[in-house]
Amino acid sequence: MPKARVYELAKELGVDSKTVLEKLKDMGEFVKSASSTVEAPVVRRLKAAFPKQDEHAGSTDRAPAPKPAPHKPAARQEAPKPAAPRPAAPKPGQQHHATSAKPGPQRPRRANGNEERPNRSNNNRSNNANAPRGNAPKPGQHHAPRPSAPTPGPKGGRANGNANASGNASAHTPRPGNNPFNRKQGMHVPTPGDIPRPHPMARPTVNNNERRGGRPGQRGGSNFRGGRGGQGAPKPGQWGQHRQGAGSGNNHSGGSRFGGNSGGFQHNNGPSNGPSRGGGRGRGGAAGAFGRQGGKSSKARKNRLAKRHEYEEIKAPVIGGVRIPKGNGQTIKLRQGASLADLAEKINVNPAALVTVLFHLGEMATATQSLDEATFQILGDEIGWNIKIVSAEEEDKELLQQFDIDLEAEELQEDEDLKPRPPVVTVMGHVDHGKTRLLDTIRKTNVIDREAGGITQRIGAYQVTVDLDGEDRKITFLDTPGHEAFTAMRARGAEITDIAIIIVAADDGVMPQTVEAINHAQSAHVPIVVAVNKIDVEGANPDKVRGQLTEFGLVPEEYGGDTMFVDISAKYGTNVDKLLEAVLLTADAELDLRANPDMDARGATIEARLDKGRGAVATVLVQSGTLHVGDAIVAGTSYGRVRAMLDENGNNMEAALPSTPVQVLGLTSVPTAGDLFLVAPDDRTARQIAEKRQATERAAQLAKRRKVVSLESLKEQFAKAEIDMLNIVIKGDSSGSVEALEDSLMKIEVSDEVGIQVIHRGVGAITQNDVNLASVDKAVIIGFNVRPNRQVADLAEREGVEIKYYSVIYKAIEDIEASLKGMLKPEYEEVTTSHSEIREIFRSSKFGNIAGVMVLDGEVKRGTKARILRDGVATVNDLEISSLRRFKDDVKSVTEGYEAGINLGSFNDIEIGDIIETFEMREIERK
Ligand SMILES: Nc1nc2c(ncn2[C@@H]2O[C@H](COP(=O)(O)OP(=O)(O)OP(=O)(O)O)[C@@H](O)[C@H]2O)c(=O)[nH]1
Repeated sequence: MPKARVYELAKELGVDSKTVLEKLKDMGEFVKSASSTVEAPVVRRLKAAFPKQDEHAGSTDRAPAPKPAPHKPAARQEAPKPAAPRPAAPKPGQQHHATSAKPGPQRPRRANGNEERPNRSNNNRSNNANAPRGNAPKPGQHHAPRPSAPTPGPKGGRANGNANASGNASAHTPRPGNNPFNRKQGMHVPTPGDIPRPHPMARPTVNNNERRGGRPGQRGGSNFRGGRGGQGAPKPGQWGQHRQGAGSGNNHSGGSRFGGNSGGFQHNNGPSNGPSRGGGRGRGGAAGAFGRQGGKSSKARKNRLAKRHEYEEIKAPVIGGVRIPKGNGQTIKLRQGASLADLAEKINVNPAALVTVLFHLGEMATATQSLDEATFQILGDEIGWNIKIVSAEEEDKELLQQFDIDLEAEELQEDEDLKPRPPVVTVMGHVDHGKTRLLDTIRKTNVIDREAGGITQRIGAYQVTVDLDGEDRKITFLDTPGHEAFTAMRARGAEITDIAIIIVAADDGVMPQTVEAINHAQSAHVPIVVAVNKIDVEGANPDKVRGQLTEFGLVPEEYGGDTMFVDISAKYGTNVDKLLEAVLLTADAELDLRANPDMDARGATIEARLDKGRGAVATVLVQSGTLHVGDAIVAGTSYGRVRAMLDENGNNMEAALPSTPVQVLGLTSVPTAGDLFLVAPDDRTARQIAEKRQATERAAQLAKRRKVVSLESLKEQFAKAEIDMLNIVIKGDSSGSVEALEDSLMKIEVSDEVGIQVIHRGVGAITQNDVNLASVDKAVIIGFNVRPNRQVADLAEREGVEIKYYSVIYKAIEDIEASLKGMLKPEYEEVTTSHSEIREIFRSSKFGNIAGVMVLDGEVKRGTKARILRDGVATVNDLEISSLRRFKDDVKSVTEGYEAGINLGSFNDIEIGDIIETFEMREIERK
């Protein structure tokens, strides 16, 4: 099958290549240019993402097949097998095949072109995990022959690709006509077998099917399919018959055939397999697909299929007016930001049906809207699936596994590879108890001792050397004191602190933040050393501190506990050396601080900022392995190559061992503090990991932004729509300033009617993306010590996006607060402008009643609002002075003391003695 090229697809979809490339990027696919080729499964997903064209696409898409029109028949034809009563049978077989192919030792991934990467990765995965694949057989299925999946030869698999169609799968011969990826066409037809079909691309499927992958080299699609087919087989409720057929066909072909010939064969004829059955049949079927001579008359088969389909439809429960095949409680994993369309694809139902069901459950969402886990769970309960949203960490682990990086496996290092590493220490404690002073003292002492004359710079962490029993030992200090930083790091998954120094001022004792700090350290299971500070101050009472801390489980050694307390004066450096010793002793006693320095470095980002001259500068802490200049690294969504490394004294380093903090130059963007970093095998892998993460992050952000509106809360939501939101994009020169600014902005409270929403924040110059985002979401961009370049500034002007620049946080806050006030809807108050007494009533056939009045006070103006007061009671309120006359002349206004003729439009119910009160609504200034 020729692979489609991006520009061809674009043409087909009626959009330009750029749009397609962007879409592909969003889908996590790496496609270089418009002339790059795209794998079939990706094509399918892409088309799904451009709904309109779908139909056509389907047909054009190498589908000589029967076209959409007669869906069902088409489907049937393609997938004759399924017809077989035992749908289960065939599938499994196929799956195996697929499997078999996979096991292949080779790293398919490498072999393939880029575009295929995703598939590949999956495949890979699958490779690694043949076994798992076995699991694949989801719920309903019978996977029979699993084991048989003989074909080992990966190559074979790959080689065959489609060619081999013949395999057992023959039935589903992968010929283009039967293209399984065309599922659009036959989609409506329910098929028993394939419920949990894995996403054609790499996506993981139900129950860890992730493993299932296709093989890299080969048509990813087919492979999958196969897998899928296998799985879902037996499920009755299922829709989409073709699926089955198709998938299997392909699969096999690729997988089994060559690779393990014997195996492959076996399959085919082989008794063992379901496939076998499928095989025989299948063959016929395949043939049928080409010519029509299959086994039984295709008419009969069609009939059966149609009946079965009908039966399944009838059997499927009706929810909210649509029939949805029920799951059996199987688990489906969706990634964060997934939509109903993603779920629909996995369980093989029409997304529109899911929209209806959800609506029936009281939630409104479009098919492509990202939903949160709770919504999916409610929906899953209703339709019989256990839907799990994969956490960001899990997802990231899976992502890394696609690139052959298994962090969990790395943790299980051989004992002999592990070498001691210095402890990493964080200083925490109450405000003003001396955290900063202590860190400064320790650093200075060390600099004076070891690097006389050296200029230290704050890079977020530093190392000191301590002489313990004649041995030089190092300690790494994180230079951002306070438990906020500690927790922020932990929140991002960076558990980097080995020991916490809790500092308590002896003249102040235990304070609220001391307790918080202790709690944080204890909940992270980090051993504590207590520094009782300011012992030089008069009134200092270190014993009191000891007593207080016993309440928190920190019992001093001298009282028989196991916590080391050291009385210090950070100001004068008293006993600071003892404190350092205590840290080392505690580490030795309680921790096994060892790491393997002979591997690719892994660690966490401690601080990062944009430097005008040097670009992104990140301080990272190596936790295991050794970081070298020239390494390709990824930190969160940033990647690059280590161009240079500097220590806290500005010295160049070539290599950084475990527990060493080091400033890294060479990242292409600024990571966020707490982002884990790792060394990738090569630049390309680093970039791809980062790009995949970016795509995931975008999806997650979108998910957050688009909240589902539930029917119950609809009214509330509408009401809320009256709340004006000031959308803000914050860009700053360091992650610290961006966070600080965001925090401060979020604290601004002007009124219940207006609010602030930070829709994007980041470190670095203001980019085109920022402007685009701001333009779509009508946001204001705040540049904190950063500016856009000319083009971006021009774009902002063209798009009418306001960019405000600040270098002082409070200025930004003042301005935003003022803008918020400006956003408040104007408040009005009623101001009475005049009273006129009706003294006479003139009746005019043309104008109705005209009141002859005397203006008692104020000024009557034409066009103003009026009401009638009768005996002091307002009878009618919403009148208007429609005409005003002085004698015969129309006038604009008449003032107090004059007579006038007033006509109140169609209102004629006036009496002599009534008072006409006029009033205006005036805007009140907000304070
Ligand atoms: N006399 C005396 N003063 C100290 C000592 N340690 C710190 N100080 C003083 O206490 C004040 C607060 O110290 P910092 O180091 O800023 O305290 P901190 O805990 O970092 O405070 P925050 O950063 O606000 O949380 C400063 O004026 C220090 O000079 C000490 O051992 N003795």
